[in-house]
This record gives sequence, structure tokens and C-alpha cells, in this order.
Amino acid sequence: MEYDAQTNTGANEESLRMVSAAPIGNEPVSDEELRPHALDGFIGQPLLKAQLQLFLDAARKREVPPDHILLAGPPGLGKTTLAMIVANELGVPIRVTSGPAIQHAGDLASILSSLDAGEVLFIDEIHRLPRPAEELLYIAMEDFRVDVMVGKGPGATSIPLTLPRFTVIGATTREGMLPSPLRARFGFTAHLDFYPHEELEKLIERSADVLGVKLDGQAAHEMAVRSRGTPRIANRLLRRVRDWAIVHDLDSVGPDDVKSALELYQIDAEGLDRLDIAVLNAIVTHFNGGPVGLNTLSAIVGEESETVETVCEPYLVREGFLVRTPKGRVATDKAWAHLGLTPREDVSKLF
Ligand SMILES: Nc1ncnc2c1ncn2[C@@H]1O[C@H](COP(=O)(O)OP(=O)(O)OP(=O)(O)O)[C@@H](O)[C@H]1O
Ligand SMILES: [Mg+2]
Repeated sequence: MEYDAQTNTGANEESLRMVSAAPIGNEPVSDEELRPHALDGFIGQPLLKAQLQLFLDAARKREVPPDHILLAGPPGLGKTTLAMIVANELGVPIRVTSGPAIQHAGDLASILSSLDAGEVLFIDEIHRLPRPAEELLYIAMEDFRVDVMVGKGPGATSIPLTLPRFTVIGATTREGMLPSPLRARFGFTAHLDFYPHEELEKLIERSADVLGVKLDGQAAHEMAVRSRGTPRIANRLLRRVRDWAIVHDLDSVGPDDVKSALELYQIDAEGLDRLDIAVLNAIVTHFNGGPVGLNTLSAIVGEESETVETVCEPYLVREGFLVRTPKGRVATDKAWAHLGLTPREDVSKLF
């Protein structure tokens, strides 16, 4: 299987954070050891699993490759994992590429024309396909045909090539950016949601078995509540806890070990890290709870405003620490309480 490194570079600031949902460093490789290979081993998302199971069973019974599948959802929730599982369950090979890796329509044409019958073509970050490639893909997905250009300039001719039936699995973190003709060509769209704590606990227990880490009592729970609903983060926290256990010669890891290990990495009880806390602190101490504009806020915490907006805010908003108002960002009562402070009087009157 090829792995497209381009989708997982990201030496940006987000990727340096322990609680970033994007992969860090060599994680695409180490993600591999923790990936379940069958639908059974895929933790959580019960509705999605039932839908996918039915979809695959029907295709198997009809003895045809299944319709194209779109996997949509935030980073680190299991899109790549599900794509691999689908190919595995169908017992077919999977070809892996990504939107940014395909620079010209010709790149995609050559991949398509080399596919075997029934093969799965996984296109990660499909919302980043260049336009001409996207148009070529429409035809290939619908009519199983690709027009190959032969020659250059005025003498160039296009030769239609019939393709065997295959299945495209597209993954996207930005479903809204997919043009509707492309979206319409998928027979099934799976939306992945953030995982509840109980599911993350199960996931951490499974990963701990794979890594040979023995967890006691509430250890898995303590990691789950700090994982921001994201399996990739859960697995990363587990690896850091494993490091702690190795260095301290522990045979098994208890909840207090988890707390100490993750405190060292400045991840607090709600999964907030140094930057999240800095953002909340800035709003509360400099602006008495807000509202404050994004640029001012970012300047105070010393980060790019994009980092604050795309990395910190979604989680802070989702967890009710922060609200976005037309006048700027406002810290909620929960944020004040989390910082151990009492909210100013009139903050509730803003809403
Ligand atoms: N439901 C799950 N059960 C078990 N492990 C999971 C599950 N979902 C994700 N994981 C694990 O989390 C890690 C990240 O998952 P994956 O690479 O599939 O995410 P992704 O949605 O493709 O992220 P990205 O958008 O960044 O590509 C992998 O190690 C995978 O094994
Ligand atoms: Mg992925």
C-alpha cells in the first residue's frame, strides 16, 4: 500500500500540539499498528457501522463492487481506518492517493486506468482535488470511463477508455467544500462524529492491549476525558502514558499515573492544553470576559490567528468555554470556573 506523505506533513504549529487532531511526526506510521482491520474492531459510531455493514453485505450478495462511499468528519476520527476496513471486508486491494497529491487530471487518469476490477480507490482530502481532475472523476465514477489525451497541442486527441467497475472512497474534513455534482456521485455518505467518553475508554483499552500496557481502575477513563472526542488524540495520550510507565518501571498504570504524565505535557482535566488556557486567560484577565476580536486575542497569546481560530476555538466552543458573538469572543461562566475565577456580573446579560 502506498501512503501519501503529502497529506501528513504539516510541520505547522497545530501539528506540534499534543492535543492536535492532526498527526504529528511519524504518527501515520505508528497509527498503523493501532488501526483495527475489521468492522468489528472499529469502536463506537454504532449507527454508521450498521449502515456500512448493510451496504457491504448487500454488495457482497449482489456480487458487485459497492457504490462509492464518502467519509466526512473532523481529523482523527477514523476516516482512513474505515476506508482500509472496507477494502479488507471486501477482500480487495486498496489504492491510496489524495487531493493534493494529484496535480494534473492526467495523474488521476493514469491511476484510474490502472485499477483492477473491484479495487478500492481511496482519495483522501478529496475536497482538494484540482478542478480538471474533479471533472474527470465525475465521468469515471458514473460511467466507468476515462478520456485519455494522446499527444499535445492542436493534434491532441482523446481516446475513451472503459474502466472495470471499482469503488471510490473519498475522505474529507470539509464536506461543505465539495461541489455538489461530486457529492451526488457517492451512494453512501458516512458522517463521523466526535466520540463519547465511554467509547474512547473502550478504544484506549483496546489500544493498550495492542501496545502491551496494563491499565488499572479509572486509568482509561482519565485519558478518555482528556482526548477531545478524538481517537487519534486518545491513542497519542496513551503513548505518552506508556512512556511514563516505561521510565518509571511501572508494571501497570493507574489513574494517578495518567494524571501525572499528562500534567507534564500541560494537558488538564478537560483536555485543554497550554494554548487553550492562554486564550481563555487572555479573554478573562485582559478583557474581563470579552467580547474581544480574534486578532487582538491572537496577538496577546502570541499565536497566528488561524491557529487560534482553527485549532483552539472549535473545541472551546463545542465544550462551552467560549462563544463567538458578532462583537468578538466571550468567555462563558464555565471558562471562568475552569480558571478558578468568579465571572464578572454582567457577562450573562450579553446573551
Ligand atoms: N473507531 C475507531 N476504533 C479504533 N481505532 C480508531 C477508531 N477511529 C480511529 N481510530 C484510530 O485513530 C487513529 C486515527 O484515525 P484515522 O487515521 O483513521 O483518522 P482520519 O479520520 O483518517 O484522520 P485525518 O482526517 O487526519 O486523515 C488511527 O490510529 C486509528 O487506528
Ligand atoms: Mg486520514
